[in-house]
Amino acid sequence: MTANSDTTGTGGLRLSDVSKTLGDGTETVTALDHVNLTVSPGEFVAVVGPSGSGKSSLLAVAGGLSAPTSGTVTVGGVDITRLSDRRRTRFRRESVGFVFQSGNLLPALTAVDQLRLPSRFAKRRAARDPHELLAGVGMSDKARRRPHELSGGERQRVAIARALVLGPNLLLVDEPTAALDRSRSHEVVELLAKETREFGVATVLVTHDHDVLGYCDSVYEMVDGRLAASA
Ligand SMILES: Nc1ncnc2c1ncn2[C@@H]1O[C@H](COP(=O)(O)OP(=O)(O)OP(=O)(O)O)[C@@H](O)[C@H]1O
Repeated sequence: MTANSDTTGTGGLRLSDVSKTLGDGTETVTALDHVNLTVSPGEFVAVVGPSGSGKSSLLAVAGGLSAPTSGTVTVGGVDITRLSDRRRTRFRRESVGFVFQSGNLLPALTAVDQLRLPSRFAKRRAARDPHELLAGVGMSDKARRRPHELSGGERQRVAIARALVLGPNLLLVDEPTAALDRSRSHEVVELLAKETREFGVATVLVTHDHDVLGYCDSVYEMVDGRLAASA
């Protein structure tokens, strides 16, 4: 099914008839089963579903971390399934931001230095000023702190800012509130919604936390590798 109407033209994310089979040939699992999904720039989409239903596989394929077995994935108008591995890696670094459960910050770096890292890796100037971004996520007074000097919610704020520093088309977020209490969870997802709209990024949030779905424009459910609009 087509998950929602496409108003993107060239921007955002589009998965067309995407399937992904995992395994070694003798025992295979269909992690994604003919998935269609369009997320427009500035749209905030949530994906829920039971453990093992294919949510992480969806993020991996959408972000070019793994190739689909069939179907196409378009990010910002570029069909990433047609790129060579090298070009896809480069494209991913520049156009896709990832935020994971634990934030994945480097222990030795201050908050502001975490935000300087992506442009060093991509050998490109940051699209957005690290200090301004930190201010936008409410962290300007803690820019010189290292991860162990920050709370879980603050670490996630830094991780979100880092994912946005190169000005990505697509933001992929995997269980960002798993380690947070209820009020911190709300703050982090509200922040994701704000950044998504303000900077016109297409955002996909995978979550088990039904409490925060009200911040999202639409909610989809994954069951056995199939994606459907949630009732
Ligand atoms: N490398 C792999 N080889 C074989 N099967 C795999 C591999 N990785 C994942 N799977 C299987 O693919 C299916 C989808 O897994 P996936 O991690 O995408 O689910 P998920 O919805 O993200 O689960 P969770 O909520 O527990 O993180 C599961 O049946 C899983 O066991």
